Parts: sequence; structure tokens; C-alpha cells
Amino acid sequence: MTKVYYDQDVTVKALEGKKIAVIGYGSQGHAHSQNLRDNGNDVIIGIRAGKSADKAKEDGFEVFPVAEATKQADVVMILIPDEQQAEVYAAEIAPNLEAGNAIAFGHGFNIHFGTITPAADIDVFMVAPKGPGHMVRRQFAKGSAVPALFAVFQDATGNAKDIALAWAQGVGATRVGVLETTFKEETETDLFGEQAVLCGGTTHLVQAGFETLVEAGYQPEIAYFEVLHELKLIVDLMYEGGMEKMRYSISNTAEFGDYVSGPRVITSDVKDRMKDVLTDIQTGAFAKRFTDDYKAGFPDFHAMRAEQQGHQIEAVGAELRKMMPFVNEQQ
Ligand SMILES: NC(=O)C1=CN([C@@H]2O[C@H](COP(=O)(O)OP(=O)(O)OC[C@H]3O[C@@H](n4cnc5c(N)ncnc54)[C@H](OP(=O)(O)O)[C@@H]3O)[C@@H](O)[C@H]2O)C=CC1
Ligand SMILES: CC[C@](O)(C(C)=O)C(=O)O
Ligand SMILES: [Mg+2]
Ligand SMILES: [Mg+2]
Repeated sequence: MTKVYYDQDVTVKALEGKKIAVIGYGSQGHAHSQNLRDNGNDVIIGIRAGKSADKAKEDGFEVFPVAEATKQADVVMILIPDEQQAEVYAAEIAPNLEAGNAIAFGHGFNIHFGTITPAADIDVFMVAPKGPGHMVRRQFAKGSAVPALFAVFQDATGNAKDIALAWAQGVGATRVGVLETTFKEETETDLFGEQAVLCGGTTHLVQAGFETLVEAGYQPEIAYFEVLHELKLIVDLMYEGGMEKMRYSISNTAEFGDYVSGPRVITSDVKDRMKDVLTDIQTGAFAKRFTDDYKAGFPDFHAMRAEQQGHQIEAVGAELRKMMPFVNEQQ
């Protein structure tokens, strides 16, 4: 069983007296920096001019260009989009690091796939909250937290693990539990989860269900409710108590249909395709495709996004959600 670290396990105040720079002030960046600051840490923001920089200033942070923030800091957390990290690291971060500094990540992509190779005299760690940044901030503000993973890639000073755990405590995650992993494990499992199940798997399952009903002559609005809207209710139950709680709550008819038809849809072929997806992640083929597309100006990314935004389910959903203002209320 994995060891889980809680507040009482963080015995070394490894961030005390250290200047922290958070690079990027988006989903994860605003959450890490605000939570760390609320826990008494000395945090500045490194960012380019723009919307996020303005927001960070509004939120009361000192804001600097990335190079300047790096120069001032002892610990530098890199929370800009994965595809941009390698060039920003080479141009603005690496030249401004000193021996004994630490760099950190919220996802292991660039270290694991070798697009960033840090100098040997700095610590390299990761703290990856297991949830979107806005949830990380919201739970912290309520006195709770989102659990996180942490990993050490390079321990130049002998203190990297203590710094990583202090960071995990700073963002609040040790209130509920932090699990140790490696950059390889976090990167490969995070990519697999988001591609095969959480994002890619779910969106395409929902679209296939919607198309099946609409092509069979049912009203698109009814199809939307049945395959997308109600998904949240089902996922909330699984989130609270696993599949067992969800199956306890639904009707016997639905539960029986789950057992009979689930395996007809998600066949062993689907699992074989999942294994192919995992192989592409493990070999670096996905990372290469993503990085090459970025370098070419993201033509495939933009085309796929436009195609998906044009799916009928989006227009139908936009209309129906006007009937349900509560869906966008914060819970
Ligand atoms: N989204 C999430 O909840 C999760 C993200 N992660 C990881 O966290 C990291 C950050 O992702 P995420 O928070 O989604 O990113 P976002 O896209 O939400 O935010 C990126 C931030 O970086 C800034 N930025 C972009 N390019 C540059 C640049 N060239 N120089 C300086 N600043 C720049 C953006 O500013 P501007 O407004 O100017 O564009 C923005 O503030 C990634 O490694 C991701 O994999 C991990 C777990 C979950
Ligand atoms: C599920 C998507 C995610 O991995 C996340 C929020 O954890 C991401 O990269 O955004
Ligand atoms: Mg994730
Ligand atoms: Mg991810």
C-alpha cells in the first residue's frame, strides 16, 4: 500500500525563509500561489504581460517577467502549459537558476519526455494536485483540500523531498493526504486517464450515445438529457461511494441493464484500443505528436477543436442549459 503523507508527517519547515516564484497564473498557478501565500509563504509570480498578469496583480501579488522572478527565487514552480515549458525554460528560467535552487512542476510531462533537462546542481520535484486548479483553491478556502501526488526527480541538495512535502503542505494537500510517485508514473497515468477515460473516453462515449439515439429518430433534446445531463448525477454517486453506491441508488432496471449492456459496449476490443493508447504514451509517440503539432502552430489541435465544437450536442446543450441556470451555480 502506498504511504500517504499528512500534516503531521511534514516535520521540516523546508520553505521557511525561501522565496517562491510561481510561473504562470492560470488554473493551477493561481491555486498554488494563493494557497501557499495564505499558509504564510513568500510568493511572487513570474508571467508574461496579459490577462493572467493583470489578475495576479489584482489578487495582490508582486508580478515580474519570468526571468526576473526566477532570478529572485529559491524555488520555482513551473505552471505554464506543458507545450510551452521547454522553450520558456531554456530562454528564461535555466539561465537564471543558481546551484541549490529547486524547480518544480504540476505534471511530469517535460521532465519525463526529456524536453527539459535540468542542470545537475538543482533539485527537481513535482506536486500534482488530483483535481482542476479552481477546485484546489475552492477546497482550500473551505478548510479542506484536494489530495495530491508528489515526486522527486533530482535531489541535488539532499532536501528535495522535504521541500516537496512542504510545498504539498503549503497548497493544503497534506490536510487530506499526499501520495508519493515518480515522474514516469504520474505522467503516463495522468495522460492515459485523461485520454482514455476522463476526457477522450467520456466525450466520445457520450457523443456516440447521442448520435445513436438521434439517428434512430429520437429528439436531440431528449437524447441530451439521457446521455449527457444525467451523467453528472451518476458520476457524483460514483465519486461519493464508488460504483456500488451508484448502483444502489439507481433502479433495479438500470442496474440490470448496466450488467447486461455495459460489456456489450465496452468490449475487449475497447480495452485493446486502450492498451494501444497506453503504448503510444509510454513510447513517447503521443508526446511527439503533441509537441510537433505545437511547433507547427497547432494545426491539428485547432482543426479537432473546431470539429468538436461543431457537434450537434453542443448547440442542443447550450439551449437546454438556459432552462437550468442552477447548472452553473457553485456547489
Ligand atoms: N488545469 C489543471 O487543473 C491541471 C493542470 N496541471 C498541469 O499544470 C500545468 C499548468 O496547466 P494549467 O494550470 O492548466 O495552465 P493554464 O492554461 O490554466 O494557465 C497557463 C498560465 O501560464 C501563462 N503562460 C502561458 N504561456 C506563457 C509564457 N510563454 N510565459 C509566461 N506565462 C505564460 C498563462 O498566461 P496568459 O493568460 O498570458 O496566457 C496562464 O497564466 C501544466 O503542467 C498542466 O499539465 C496538472 C493538474 C491539473
Ligand atoms: C483530467 C485532466 C487533467 O489531467 C487534470 C485536471 O487533472 C489535466 O491535465 O487538466
Ligand atoms: Mg490530471
Ligand atoms: Mg493532465
